[in-house]
Amino acid sequence: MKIAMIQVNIEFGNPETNRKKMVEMIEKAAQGQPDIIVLPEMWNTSFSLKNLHEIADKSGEPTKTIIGNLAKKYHINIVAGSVADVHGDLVHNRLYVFDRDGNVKSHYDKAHLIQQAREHEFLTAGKSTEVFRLDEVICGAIICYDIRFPELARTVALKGAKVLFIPAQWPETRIEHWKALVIARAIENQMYVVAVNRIGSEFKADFPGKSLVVDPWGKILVESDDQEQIVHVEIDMDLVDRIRTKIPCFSDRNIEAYEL
Ligand SMILES: NC(=O)CCC(=O)C(=O)O
Repeated sequence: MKIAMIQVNIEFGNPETNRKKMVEMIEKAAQGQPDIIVLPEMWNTSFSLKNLHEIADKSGEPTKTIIGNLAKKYHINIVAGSVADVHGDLVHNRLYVFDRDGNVKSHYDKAHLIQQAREHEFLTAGKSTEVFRLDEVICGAIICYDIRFPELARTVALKGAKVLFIPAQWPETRIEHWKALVIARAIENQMYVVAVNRIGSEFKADFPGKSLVVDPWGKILVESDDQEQIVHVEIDMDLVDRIRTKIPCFSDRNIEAYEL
């Protein structure tokens, strides 16, 4: 399975510019003929929270049309990172997944909002996870801060996922956590983790990229630097079953011991 991660800067509160850029990057990534293209978190508006309701997508548009058409045109699955997306009165940090025919295969709303950054005042948290099949491989997705809550990735793994996608906007100041958490989620769930960060700066935060893919043994297969780029990597899906057989963590779980 060939994966292409799109690591870009995101312009604060400027969805038009961000969409143009993302279309260009997806067209470029498609030239490498990946099976799946993955985008970062909140790539349409970034965290322009105060006017999010006005500038966000409306019920998934225009993301559904623009990204769906690209998925269909290039016949590539796209895990479309996440976008600010209004549904009625509520704004979600929502991830859409498109299949090779351009259909929305799944969506996921970020479940953990950073209260310290007042995300919960402007966004509504999701309440569930979904797994989805891309070319017959069961996959799941969580978003950025969600990675700090191991229960969520474990839930996705218990639903059968072998690949976990994590679009993010993770700052330089905590980049050690990013790398350690991505590796930890991969090892403990014996799954591939595909983690896509942004670059650039916003207010006082710098975003260093460092997008990475970690295999189910915890080995880093690829790690980017802090430049705009498309990161290509190929993953061997058989490795998940080999590792789950070698160290059968899932069948050795002792659920009684986890009760509070
Ligand atoms: N956008 C995010 O969720 C950032 C998460 C983060 O910076 C952290 O958990 O630390």
